[in-house]
Amino acid sequence: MSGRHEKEKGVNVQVLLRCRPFSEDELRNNAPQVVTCSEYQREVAVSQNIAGKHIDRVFTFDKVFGPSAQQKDLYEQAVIPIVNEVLEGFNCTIFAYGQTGTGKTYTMEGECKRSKSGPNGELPPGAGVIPRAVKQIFDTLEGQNAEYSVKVTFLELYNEEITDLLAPEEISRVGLEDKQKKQLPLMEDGKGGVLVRGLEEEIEATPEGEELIKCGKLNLVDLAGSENISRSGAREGRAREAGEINKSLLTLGRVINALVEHLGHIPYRDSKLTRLLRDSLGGRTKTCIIATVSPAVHCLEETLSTLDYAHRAKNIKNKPEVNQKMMKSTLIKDLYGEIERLKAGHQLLIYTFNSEVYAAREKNGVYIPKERYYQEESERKAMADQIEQMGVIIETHQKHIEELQDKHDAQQNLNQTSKLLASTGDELRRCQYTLKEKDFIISEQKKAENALAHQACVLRSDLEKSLKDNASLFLKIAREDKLSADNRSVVNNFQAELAEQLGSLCNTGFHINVSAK
Ligand SMILES: Nc1ncnc2c1ncn2[C@@H]1O[C@H](COP(=O)(O)OP(=O)(O)OP(=O)(O)O)[C@@H](O)[C@H]1O
Repeated sequence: MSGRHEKEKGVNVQVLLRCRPFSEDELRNNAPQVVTCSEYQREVAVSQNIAGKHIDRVFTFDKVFGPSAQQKDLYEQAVIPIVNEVLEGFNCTIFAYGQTGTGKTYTMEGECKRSKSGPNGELPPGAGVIPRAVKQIFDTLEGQNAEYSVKVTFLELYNEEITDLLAPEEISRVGLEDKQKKQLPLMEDGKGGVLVRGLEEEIEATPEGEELIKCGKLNLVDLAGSENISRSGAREGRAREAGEINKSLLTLGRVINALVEHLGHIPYRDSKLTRLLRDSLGGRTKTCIIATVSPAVHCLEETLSTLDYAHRAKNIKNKPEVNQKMMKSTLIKDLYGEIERLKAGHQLLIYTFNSEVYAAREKNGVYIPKERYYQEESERKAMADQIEQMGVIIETHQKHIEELQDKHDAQQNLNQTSKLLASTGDELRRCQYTLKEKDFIISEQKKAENALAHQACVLRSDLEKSLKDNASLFLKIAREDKLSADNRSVVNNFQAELAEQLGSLCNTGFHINVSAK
């Protein structure tokens, strides 16, 4: 597909299917196999007899990896091209989707921790998509000898709470002791994207280089077990109250359905996961879903549900665009602006915690005069209250913005629908006119048909009459033939009789002649 065509029409989300091998438990229990993969034909077949009912279904995907496929195979065939596109300046997302225990983490992270890397920094065979992608990115950037900067963020989204997995340990520990992890809010970035405010970023940067900057982003997502969807769906009412619902996966399913069915409203805003993945589902990001399944019979129901879900997701269209190249000076200006904004927002917080953090680090404590201590304490409390209030205000504003955004979306939908209605009205009028024209043509044709039918009737009766005449002519001919045959036999008889009589007459004459001499 040409670049322009791709941009206008959009490209489908790429969906890969990976079936893991039997686990040791399954092998020990001789678990029957219900899934067979045909990598060459890109097909996955599921067949099983249950209580006399035969299940036999075949699904086709963009790529299929059977139980014997190695991490390297999947990476080389499916992920290398995606990472190359990130390096070209596209935003790409790869996410693993499937039932618990089917190999999402194995595929995304792999088994790196337990194995050692090779002598030349090669990754162990068990390494999954994430370490391989990181290696490819650095190897390529270093090979290009260009100036580059790589930012890494690592977050966990669980039950609608975002936690920073790169946050320094002290913070995590404090959070855990308090039975409360540090939660991070989601913010709109003002450019149609979403960002997680306050997320730690690991940056590496190299010295000065060219003026133009190319940016690409790679999101690597390991989702929770997909069986949560059906569970939460089945018991939605109670589950929501009990706080068990996995809102993210449920909303992801709804977003996929809405995109596939081209519904006007896509419920991205209903969960943090779909807000984070908004651009990857129907947006400007190139997306690849790796659906994982087990080959064993006891997972059949979930396997079918994963296959249906993934197969449906194949129809989502994204419109990938290369991120605009930026002048380095513009980028730096943007970053300074961002820093100033962050500083303004967090100034109070930084000031308040400064002395505490210092004391905690030194472990010896610090000397503060009593009055100053009380004064600072009350100021701290006041500031903490103020921060809390600001948090509430921000939250209210954010809700308000979300409501406005929803209203705006609804208004846009309404406008689109009105436009559609107007163009449908025009179309209807055009159709009605065409219909009238066709009616006229049909009535004229009917008239001509009637005249033809009448003529055909006349011709038919003429033909029938001619046939009758012909038949009587044939009878006449037959009679004449018979008559001439009869005549011919009379003549023949007469000839024979005449000949006989002449014969006898001759004999008699001769005798007379002789005696006369
Ligand atoms: N393709 C594979 N080849 C070999 N072993 C695999 C493969 N896929 C998964 N496994 C093994 O299966 C087990 C479960 O895999 P994994 O933990 O990755 O599942 P998961 O889908 O991430 O589950 P959860 O949703 O609970 O996180 C692991 O022991 C893993 O090593």
